[in-house]
Amino acid sequence: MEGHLCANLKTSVEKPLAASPPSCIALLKVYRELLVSKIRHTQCLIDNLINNEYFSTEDAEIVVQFPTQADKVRKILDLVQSKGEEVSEFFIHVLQNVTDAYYELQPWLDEIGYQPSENICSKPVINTDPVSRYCQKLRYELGRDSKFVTSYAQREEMLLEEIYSNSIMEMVNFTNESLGEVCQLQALFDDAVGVINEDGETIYVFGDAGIGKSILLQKIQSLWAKKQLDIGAKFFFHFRCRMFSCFKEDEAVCLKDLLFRYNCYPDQDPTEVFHHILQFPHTVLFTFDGFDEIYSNFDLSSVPEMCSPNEPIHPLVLLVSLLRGKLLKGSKKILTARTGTEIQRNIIRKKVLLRGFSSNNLKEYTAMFFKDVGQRTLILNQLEANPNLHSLCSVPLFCWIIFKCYEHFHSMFDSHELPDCSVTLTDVFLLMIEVHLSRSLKTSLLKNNVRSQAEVFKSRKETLLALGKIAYKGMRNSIFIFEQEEVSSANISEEDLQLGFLRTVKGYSGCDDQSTYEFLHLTLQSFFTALFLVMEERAGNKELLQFFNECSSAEAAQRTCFHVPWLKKPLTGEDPFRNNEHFHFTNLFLCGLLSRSNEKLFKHLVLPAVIRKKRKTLITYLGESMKSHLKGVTRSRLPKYNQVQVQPNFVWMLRCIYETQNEKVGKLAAKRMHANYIKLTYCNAYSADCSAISFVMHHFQKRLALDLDNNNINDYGVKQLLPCFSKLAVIRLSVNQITDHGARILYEELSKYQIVSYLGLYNNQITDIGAKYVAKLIEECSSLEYVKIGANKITSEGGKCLAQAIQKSTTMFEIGMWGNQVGDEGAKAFAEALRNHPRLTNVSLAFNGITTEGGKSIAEALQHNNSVKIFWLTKNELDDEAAMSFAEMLKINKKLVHLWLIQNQITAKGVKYLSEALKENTAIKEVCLNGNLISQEEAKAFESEERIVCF
Ligand SMILES: Nc1ncnc2c1ncn2[C@@H]1O[C@H](COP(=O)(O)OP(=O)(O)OP(=O)(O)O)[C@@H](O)[C@H]1O
Repeated sequence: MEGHLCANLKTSVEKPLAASPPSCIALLKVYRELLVSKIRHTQCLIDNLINNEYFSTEDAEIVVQFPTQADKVRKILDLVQSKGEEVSEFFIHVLQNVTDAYYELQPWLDEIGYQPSENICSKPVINTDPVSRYCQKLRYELGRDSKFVTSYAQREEMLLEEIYSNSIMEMVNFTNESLGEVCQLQALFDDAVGVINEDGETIYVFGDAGIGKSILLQKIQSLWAKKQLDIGAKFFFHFRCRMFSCFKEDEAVCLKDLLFRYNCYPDQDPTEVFHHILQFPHTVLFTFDGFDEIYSNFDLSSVPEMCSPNEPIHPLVLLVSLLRGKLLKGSKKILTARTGTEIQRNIIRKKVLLRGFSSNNLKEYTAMFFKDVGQRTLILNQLEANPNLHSLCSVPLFCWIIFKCYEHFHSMFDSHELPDCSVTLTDVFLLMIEVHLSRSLKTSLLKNNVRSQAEVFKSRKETLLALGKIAYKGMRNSIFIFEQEEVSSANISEEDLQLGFLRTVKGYSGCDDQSTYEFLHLTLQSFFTALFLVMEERAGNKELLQFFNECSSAEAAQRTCFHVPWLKKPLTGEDPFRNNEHFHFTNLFLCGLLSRSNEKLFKHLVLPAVIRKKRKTLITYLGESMKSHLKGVTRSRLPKYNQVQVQPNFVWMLRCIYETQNEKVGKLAAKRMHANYIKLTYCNAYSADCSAISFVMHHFQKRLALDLDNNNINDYGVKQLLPCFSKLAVIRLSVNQITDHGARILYEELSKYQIVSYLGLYNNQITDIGAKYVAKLIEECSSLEYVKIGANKITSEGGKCLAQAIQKSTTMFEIGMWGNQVGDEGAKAFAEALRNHPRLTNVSLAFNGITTEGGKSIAEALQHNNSVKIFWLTKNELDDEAAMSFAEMLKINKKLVHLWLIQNQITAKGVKYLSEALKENTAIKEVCLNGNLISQEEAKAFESEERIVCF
């Protein structure tokens, strides 16, 4: 049509006006039908024409009398043309400037090459288009909604801007291997990094409870609202996934209503706004928070995969269709869920893992939280002295609770310390409850500033029971949102609500006049559930253990059936969205509340005999379940070790054991392992879990190997391992978050006991400072044989220290340095260490920025070495000259078995030296040269020498 009309223009208008551009009146005439069909909005045009006094109010009234949009446009065109060239020009100028409304005409405007005159440019154009207005409203409302951190209860809202701190955020691949840290939120949307599936559209952010997934979305929302997120998103729709559980099975909603009713409603012309969204899906950003919180019996397999944007259907189908890109294809989507939630791979574009606060993040957060420098120093000192608390602080939610408690005790009792009994997560939650309760108490009850937790709890026993009851009922039925009626019928009064454990949420059920509530955080609902099970005397064994059973049955179900909850058909009656972390938390708190150390607290709340009985039941159950869990684990026999590889769920078992603080249970667990090599790799263990690990491991009598590779452990975690260092012969902490401070702790502890033979620190955050501690350990610890410290941040300085230490060591067998930056200086120091070394057998200096200069030193030193058998120099910058030195060395050295020179800059000339040298060396089995500057053709010359591997 446009092309056709353009052709018309060329024949009818262009010729006579070849020297000057066509008149605007002429353009409006020629393109009349195009304009009539593409202009959907007349109001904005009228507003602008009136505003510039081109139209009178009568003109406007005439236009609005016409019933159809097309007729309105025709009338405007008639009027505009009749008013002359200037008005016609201004009319086109408005079309060009209000792009949101007249986007369909933009190609036409480009085609006619419309350039407004200076006079017209000076005329103001206002945008009264419904789409633009809606965008403004969205920005305003989303900005307002994201301003405060909502979990700070009703009374104590804090500005997001004043409390949000960066945390560790990593792009990972499908197997959760790191693809690098995300330093700026904008990078989440940048296709240059981290895309693991081109066809997927969803950025999947995952992490543990309280790690900051929701607040991250809030931050993104806030940046978008302030126009500080430049990703081309005009629309932003935020959904909390738990709302999808609120819809009945037979409920149906169309996409338009889902977007507008549950976010922000357009004041004008919703149909047009929706039409725009459908036309430009790539301008829409969705955030879906907490996929793990959907609980529904809705059978997704009963609906077709395709669904129309206009057809009413169950909201869950809309959600899934959006995520799959079946609806609004091309829109940007961020989905969050807790670690372990199964998400169908093909919807995922990027995977982002939240790991909580690093030590520096924690410092930043502390500075934001405690504006007073003195108070800040006090809390940091206290955390330093209490590693249990410190390691809990790597989870932002727990950190916030701890800080809030500290703040309270500081203000109430002028105490500079948290009560020293705070060791476990249960203790921390108990403190939080105490803080909330005591805020509402008359000061007389606080007995002249003498703190009594028991008394505070006693005074609000009924409130605690009522909250516990509603939490428990919800937990049993997977309900996290409570209607006003349920709250009232549980005898929760207005005063109880003021305590801040429950907060109001926007009504999801459509009846906005009624308040709906949820617990401040899901973990708090878990806590109250456990508290109820302890306080309710009628709760028998079955009730007490029901959530343990839920966890074990879900585990069994997961193994056998649905790994992809919303694609594979679940077992009849199974909830396809099931996630059981909140049950795990309930069990953990149950163990903590029933621990002996809390006996005093509960003395006034429950009959002591009842508590004792419950404790006995729980401990017996833990013992039994440990036995059955350990039956199913993978065991292997290694030289000197019996290895057991536990499942990630075993970490929950350890956490529960720790929470009991019962040494007998810890000892029993150690005994039941029947192993001395404990492999806890890929278990998603975080620093605070090291307390639990130590709690069990310190019961081992003899030397122990502990493999904690690929977890989320930082320096505080290392500190938590203090009780077991005296037993550790093997300690593997590769692919974690350890920095120089952690390296220092390892040096101080391991050098005390002199039994460690293997230290694994590959892929951490260690710099030259930490390398010096590791070097000291190598030097001072005569048992040490293996050190893996590759993929850290070690340069020549650290490299030299390590090399010098190795030179002095007579026990070191292997040093792994892959992926540091020791360069030639470091290489030379290693060369010195190798000269006449009595024992060092495996050496990797791969990917260390070593050039020929460093390579030559190594080759020369190896002429005087009788111990090294395998040497990796892969991915460096060695050329033919270096190859020549290695060739010379191979004529003399008769011990080296494998030489890896993969991915260097050696040409056929260098290979020739090496192959010649091999004629005089029968010891070497392989010189690997793949990825050097050798062609297939050239490689043929060395075919007869099988030990030279070029491809
Ligand atoms: N980056 C951060 N900066 C400051 N505070 C944070 C940060 N991350 C989390 N918090 C604190 O922790 C609380 C819990 O965080 P959030 O609700 O985002 O966790 P979550 O990962 O969504 O948890 P869940 O999976 O249990 O819903 C927040 O309300 C806030 O107080």
